Amino acid sequence: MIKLHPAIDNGWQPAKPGFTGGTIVCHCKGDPVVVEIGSQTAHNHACGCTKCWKPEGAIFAQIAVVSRDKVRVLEGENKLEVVDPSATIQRHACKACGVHMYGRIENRDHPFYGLDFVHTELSDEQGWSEPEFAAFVSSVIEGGVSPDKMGEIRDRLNELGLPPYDALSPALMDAIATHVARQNGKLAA
Ligand SMILES: N[C@@H](CCC(=O)N[C@@H](CSCO)C(=O)NCC(=O)O)C(=O)O
Ligand SMILES: [Zn+2]
Ligand SMILES: [Zn+2]
Repeated sequence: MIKLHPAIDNGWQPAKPGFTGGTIVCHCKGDPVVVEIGSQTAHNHACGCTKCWKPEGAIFAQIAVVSRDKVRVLEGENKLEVVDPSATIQRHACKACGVHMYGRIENRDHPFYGLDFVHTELSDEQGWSEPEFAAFVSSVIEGGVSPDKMGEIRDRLNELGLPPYDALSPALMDAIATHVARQNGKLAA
């Protein structure tokens, strides 16, 4: 069976009703970066893009969003740096271990402004929102996966209940397009 991501391959814990968040910790053995996520996350998904952080050997990342005002660095802020300042999502990574702790959108006009991207697999708490779909699936090829594996990958994602899309899910793509249409006057604001 093809392995996609360690927190996905063997199924996952259910989201807990009333879950209020927890902390995520980077991979450093000493003085790790610790970030508080002060609420439940949303839109958790597997992401095949080349920019999202993946654990060693994984083909996909697992990533969710949370309101940026719920994200607070508790320890190790001095170890964080932005991986690619030109990217839409500013991924704040630990300089020592390379783990991305949160991805922030600073462009106020962006449809997802106000949301941070986080990897809840970095938390010991159980009850985070469950993965719902797989995004940017074709992009795994850009990351080095052979194109002839794509059938097997999409079949496995479907089997796991994560519909594969080559961009974001239709609901999120519609939300982005609605935002753009309001900005360009095609839809009433
Ligand atoms: N083929 C490219 C796609 C990269 C991409 O557009 N990634 C998305 C999803 S990241 C989380 O879902 C995105 O919104 N990127 C914005 C950014 O990364 O700043 C590739 O694989 O590199
Ligand atoms: Zn680290
Ligand atoms: Zn991604």
